[in-house]
Amino acid sequence: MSAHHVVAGALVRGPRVLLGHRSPGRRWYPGVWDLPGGHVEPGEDERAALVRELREEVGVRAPLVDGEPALRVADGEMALAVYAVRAWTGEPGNRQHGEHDELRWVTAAEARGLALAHPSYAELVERLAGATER
Ligand SMILES: Nc1nc2c([nH]c(=O)n2[C@H]2C[C@H](O)[C@@H](COP(=O)(O)OP(=O)(O)OP(=O)(O)O)O2)c(=O)[nH]1
Repeated sequence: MSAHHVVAGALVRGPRVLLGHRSPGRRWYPGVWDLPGGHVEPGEDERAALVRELREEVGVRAPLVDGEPALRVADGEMALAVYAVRAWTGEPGNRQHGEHDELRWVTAAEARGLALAHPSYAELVERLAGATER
């Protein structure tokens, strides 16, 4: 079990995915663009944690996401799972300004120009949303 079990969601809308800019005051990775998400609590199901984080951070209700993660990253002490989210209710908006100071819908090309929390996120946006860019 990793010390940090983290889950994040890639909300896909047409050719874009929703990224958040981590607020400058944050202890870890301030100022980079990440995906809404956070730590899985002890005993909590990974997908249930994702649904909770999406509600808390961006105010959407996602049906229990199923299927395999679109991306898993094991990085030292951290294990991160990213799920594609293509259906939700409510309009995504920034509900926790301490976490993100900006939310932005980005294409793969736009993601490539940003400081990302993980280098593979540009490829992830391309894979999940890029097909409709053409
Ligand atoms: N939320 C999130 N965290 C990420 C991503 N990529 C990545 O390396 N991380 C890392 C940064 C943090 O060290 C760790 C936990 O995320 P976090 O900073 O959002 O969690 P947190 O403890 O502030 O808050 P909580 O939401 O778990 O309560 O995961 C990502 O795309 N989204």
